This record gives sequence, C-alpha cells and structure tokens, in this order.
Amino acid sequence: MSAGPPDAPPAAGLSATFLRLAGFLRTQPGAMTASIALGLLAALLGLAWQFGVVWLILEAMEPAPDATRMGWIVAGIAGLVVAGRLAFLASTALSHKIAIDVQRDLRLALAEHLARVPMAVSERYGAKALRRLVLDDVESVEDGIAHLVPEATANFTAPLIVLVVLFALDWRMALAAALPIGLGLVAMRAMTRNSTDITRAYYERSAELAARAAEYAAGLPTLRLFDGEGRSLLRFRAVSERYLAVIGDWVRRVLLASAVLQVCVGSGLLLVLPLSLWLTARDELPVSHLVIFLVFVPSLGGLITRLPNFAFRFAQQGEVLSRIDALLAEPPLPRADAPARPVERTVRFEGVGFRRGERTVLDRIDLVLEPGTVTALVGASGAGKTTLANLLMRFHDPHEGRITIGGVDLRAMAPETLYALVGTVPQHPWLFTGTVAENLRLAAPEAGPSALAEALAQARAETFVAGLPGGIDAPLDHGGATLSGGERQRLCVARALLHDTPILVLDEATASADPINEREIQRALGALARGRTVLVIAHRLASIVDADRIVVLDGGRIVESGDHGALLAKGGRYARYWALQNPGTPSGSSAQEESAYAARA
Ligand SMILES: Nc1ncnc2c1ncn2[C@@H]1O[C@H](COP(=O)(O)OP(=O)(O)OP(=O)(O)O)[C@@H](O)[C@H]1O
Repeated sequence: MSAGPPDAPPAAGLSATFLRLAGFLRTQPGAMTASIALGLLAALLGLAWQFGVVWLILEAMEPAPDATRMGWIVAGIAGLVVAGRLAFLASTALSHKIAIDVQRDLRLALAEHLARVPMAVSERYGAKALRRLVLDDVESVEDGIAHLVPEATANFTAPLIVLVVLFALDWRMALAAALPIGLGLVAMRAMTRNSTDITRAYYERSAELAARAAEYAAGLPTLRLFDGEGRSLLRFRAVSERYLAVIGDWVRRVLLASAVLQVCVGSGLLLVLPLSLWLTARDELPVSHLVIFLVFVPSLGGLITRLPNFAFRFAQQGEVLSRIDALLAEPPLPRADAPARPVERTVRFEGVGFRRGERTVLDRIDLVLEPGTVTALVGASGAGKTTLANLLMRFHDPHEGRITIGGVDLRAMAPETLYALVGTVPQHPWLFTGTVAENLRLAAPEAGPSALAEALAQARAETFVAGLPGGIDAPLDHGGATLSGGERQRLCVARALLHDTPILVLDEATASADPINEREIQRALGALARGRTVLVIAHRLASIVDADRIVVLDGGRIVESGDHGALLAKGGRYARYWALQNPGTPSGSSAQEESAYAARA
C-alpha cells in the first residue's frame, strides 16, 4: 500500500496560498481584523521609533543640544519600542487563537469527511498518510495562520511605507536605495521560482523516510532472522540519503537566495552614500534628509532580507493545504434527499457487481438473508467475501445492482438508519485508547453498569476483564495492545451485543487463536448471533456447520449454496474444502460441537 495518495495534487502558488490562509481567517473576522490591525500598528510603531532616532541624532547635532528634550525623545523611543512589541505580542496571541480554532475545525472536517467517503478512499491513502494529513499537516497550518499572515502583512507594509516616505523626500536617493533591492528581489524570485517543486520533493522524501523507518522498526524481528547481511539497512540508508539530498538542495537555495538578496540590499547603502556626498556638496540634500536615509535604508534591507524565508514557508503551506484540500474534495457517498426507513428486515443482494479498477471483484451476486438466519460466506482467499460483507455496511456502493433491507436500497437510507440496523465484529478487532467501559459505551452511550456486565458475561469476557487492574474501568493503552487477540475479539463481541442491531456482519478470526480461546470466541459469537440475521465470513468450516445457509464464492461469483449436509452430499467445492480442513470426518458431525451457531434459539 502506498504511503500517500497515488497522484499528489499540484501545490497552490504563493498568492493562492495566501488567499487560502486568509480564507481560514475570514471565519473569525473580528479576531482576524484585530490581529492584522495590531500587526500593522506594531510595524508603524517600529517605524515611529526609528523616526525618533532620526530626531535624536538631529537634536544631538544642534550647536547647543537641549538635554531635557533629548531625554524626552529617548523616553519616547523606549515607549514606542515597548508599545510596538506589545502590539506584536497581542497580534500573534490573537492569530494563535484563530490558528487553534482553525486546526480543530480542519481536523473535525477531515474526520467527518473520511466517515462519509467510500472506504476505497481511505484504502487508497493508507493509514500512515491519513495520520500524517490529519495530525502533522493540520499541525503545520499553524505556522501559516499564526505567523505567516500577520507577519507577512506587517513586513510588507513597513517597507512600502518607508519607500513612499523616501521617494517623497528625495526621489534620486530613494532610487539609489531601491535599485539594488529591486535587483535582489528579481534574482531571488528567479532562484525561488520552483520552490513549490522542491517543497514537493521534500514532502515526498520525508514521507518515504517516515514509511521506511516505521516499516524497519516494525519488521526488526523478521529482519534479524532473515537479513543477516543488512540489505534492509542499506535500503533504509539510501532512502535517508535521498531525504538529506533534498534538504541540502533546499538549504542551498534558501541560503543562496538570502545571500544574493543580502549583498544587493547591502549595496543600497553603497550607492546612497556617494550620492548623498555629491548632493550635499551641491547643497541639494538637507542634513535631516541625509540622516533619515542613513537610518532607514539599512532597516529597509533588514525587512526585505526576510522575504526568501517567507517565500519558502508559503510554498510549504501551499503543499500542505493542497493535500488537505485534495482529501476534502473526494466525493462522499451520495446521501438520499428523502431518506427511507425499512419496516421489515430481509436483506437482498440483487445482481450486485463491484470492481477494483478494471478487475471484477463481485459479479452478479443474488443473495437473500432471511430475518433470524445465519448465512456463511466461504471461499478461497481473494474470492470476494470481505468485499461482499463490506457492501452491506455501505463501505462502498456496488457498481451494478443494489442491496436492500426490507425493500429499501441502502443508498436511500440515512447512515444513522443503516448503522442502527447493521452491526459488525471485524476480523481485526478495533479498540481505542480509553477504559474498557468507554470502549463498550461507543456502541451504547446510555448503557448502565448492569448492561455492560451482562454484555461482558455473554461475550465470555467478564473473567478476564475482572482480572484487569481496575476491572471494567481499566485503561486500554494503544487500542488494547496489551490484550490477546481473543480478548480483544470478545470485547468487540460485547460491544456488538450492546449495539444490538438486528443484522450482523461477522468476520470470524479464530484461525490463530489457541483452542481454549477459540472455543470461548465461538461461544461468544453464538450468543451474539441469537435471534439476529447474520452474515458470517467463515475461515474455519467447523464453526459454521449449523449455519442455515452456506454460500461458496469463487472469483467473485456464487458457485454453490445450501446447508452443510446438502453441500457435502453434492461433493463439489465445499465438500473439497471440508475434506481439506477435516481429513477423516466426512460428515462433520464431530465438529458440530464447535459450531458457533449450534445453540441458537
Ligand atoms: N483495497 C484494495 N485495493 C485493491 N484491491 C483490493 C483491495 N481489497 C481487496 N482487493 C481485491 O479484491 C479481491 C477480493 O478481496 P476480498 O478481501 O473481498 O477477498 P476475501 O475473499 O475476503 O479474501 P480473504 O479471505 O483473503 O480475506 C481480491 O482480489 C483483492 O486483491
């Protein structure tokens, strides 16, 4: 599975990125206006104290400087410096507040959107890429909102005001100051033109490195056994070097761009100084103007040398935002305008077809699940069992045909209606970090202690839960990683019991459980199946000998269907699977004890 979407979207240009970021800020117009206004105020106060310095120098150059006035000017400068810092602080405090709200809203929007798009979308991205998007990418939007927009506003405004003032005072001197800066900006633009490409390369390489590092760490036990020569380490080193090469390229470009700009900005004073001597000698430049130029030209340069850094940070934001926007643009599963509620509970697959790209995964499936019956899906790996079960939970919509419950197409139901009807115990039981009780209440938030205890007892989980420190309030770290697979499975059964849906999809996962655990899981599943319509994906045929109907899938088509006895008598594919799994037990009668569905009411 790839570490990201197969076709990474094009990153937005700098101005588009600025507008996109400003668009976020528009959601909080009051705070945004205040933040930008305070940023501008900070920039103006910064200019004001520099004018104070000019005034101080001119006062000091008077034949008889007025010490008291100079004291007031110094105090004024200090006041302006402090006020400027405070305004900047208030501006960034506000922009941080907006950034936190935007991050929260973005994460929620992404999570909600992921719940509405077909599962094919999350499968295409993969868990690592989604984690990176929802956590890391959204985190880095903070730089754009909390820093870039207010700082860029202030940092662009201040040089503009300075240039206007300088041109108003003396256009020749202003031109001498602006010319090298202009040249430096043109050179910088040329050097940072493809900054979006290099930012893209950086993200691709860092995603590759993260994926390889995770894979390497996860596969260490296997690698120790099989990879004595360290080939994996060499591969990891190659990925790491590719990453460092991109970083090197990036740093070189930023440094080069900044260096060129700094040289050009420094040259501003080189032109201004000789010109000022010449103009002063011709009596065309008052001393006050000369001092203003000497103070402001270097500070103008200081502001402008920050631009390459801004350009690269904007490129980074463009990259991150284009990824977030691409996920948000994935079309969700269509929702019915006037959702219907089924009265009756019969499930029908009618001519259902499903493809993965060009490949047909399910072909003209016709299947009826009568209320209160157990239907088992069996077949070779890749036959389409999980896909068929997933269609019933509307993880995808079929490409042909339809699936109905009580005659209502799944597409015509509100998701809440569907998920109140269909529950599941997945093959890979999923628990979140929280207590046992919190995990159970995911299915039934209102369930009281006795309901939880009853569900645990039926799911054969009460004994091991009672043994956990804290019992039902024991915290499950890392999604229950400290529990065995069978224990996790039984907690999921308890959760499904509390969910109490009339239709159940079970993906049995007992193949790797030890015999005692397996028997416990089978019993738990039997309790869960009681009185419900069950579609079970069977991995061990002994567990479904009592199913009302066994459906054999092959290459996405139903090739056999009937109960255990009928299928054995037929001597077809099911009979061959049975003989392979149960050598020496032709009828399977000895396995009936193992069947999860033997003791259903
Ligand atoms: N995310 C995916 N992307 C592309 N193809 C997929 C994906 N998931 C499944 N398939 C393909 O669809 C086909 C049916 O897969 P499915 O998981 O439904 O089979 P299965 O019968 O449940 O197999 P198993 O018993 O091994 O779980 C297989 O050929 C599989 O390779």
